[in-house]
Amino acid sequence: MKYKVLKKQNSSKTCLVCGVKNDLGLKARFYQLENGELASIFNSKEFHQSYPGRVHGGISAAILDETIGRAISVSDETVWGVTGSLELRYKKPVPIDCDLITVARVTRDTRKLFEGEGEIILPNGEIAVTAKAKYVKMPIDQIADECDMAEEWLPIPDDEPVEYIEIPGR
Ligand SMILES: CCCCC/C=C\C/C=C\C/C=C\C/C=C\CCCC(=O)SCCNC(=O)CCNC(=O)[C@H](O)C(C)(C)COP(=O)(O)OP(=O)(O)OC[C@H]1O[C@@H](n2cnc3c(N)ncnc32)[C@H](O)[C@@H]1OP(=O)(O)O
Repeated sequence: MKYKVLKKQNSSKTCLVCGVKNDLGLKARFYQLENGELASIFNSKEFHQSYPGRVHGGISAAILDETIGRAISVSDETVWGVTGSLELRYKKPVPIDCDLITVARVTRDTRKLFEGEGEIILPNGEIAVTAKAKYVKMPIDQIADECDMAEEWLPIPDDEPVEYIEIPGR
């Protein structure tokens, strides 16, 4: 099924998952969808692998962590959090050299915490990895003090903006 993109989220300068200047990172992009979910897209490279041809489980954990952690911004972009816990289930190998879609949503939101879930979906629609995570809310200046938001948190326009995202298997 195809979903309309309502908003592309900012990216950071150096983050392992979204950093635009981190050449060893995933360079993932994040898109808020019409159904309230957040989707991320990244291309898995050979240097993300564990066993030959297979994305490292820690990389899958990283993309799920950030996609679930950012899903809170769909409803309130002033909320930031740090990961308290992350539980994963690796169901299928995740291939390298592949455009991978991760989709996430918030399942619980309280004054102090939020929880969410997400999955990495393979191009053939199979769900490769699922995750559930819990975040403790914290003001951004407590998470990253002495950090210049204007330098670290950037809108990244595309030459060809993504208007729709097809989620395989739906
Ligand atoms: C300035 C520009 C910046 C630009 C951004 C740049 C880059 C970022 C890129 C993207 C950002 C966007 C979104 C990203 C979202 C996620 C991505 C990854 C995030 C991370 O990669 S982040 C690194 C890993 N992460 C940590 O570095 C945390 C280290 N740790 C701590 O900082 C403390 O440990 C803390 C604060 C977690 C708890 O502190 P504490 O213990 O004092 O908290 P407290 O007692 O007040 O508990 C309050 C309530 O949280 C519950 N609770 C506590 N701990 C829990 C746990 N571990 N699991 C589950 N629940 C927990 C309690 O049970 C209680 O709940 P209740 O009240 O219901 O009992």
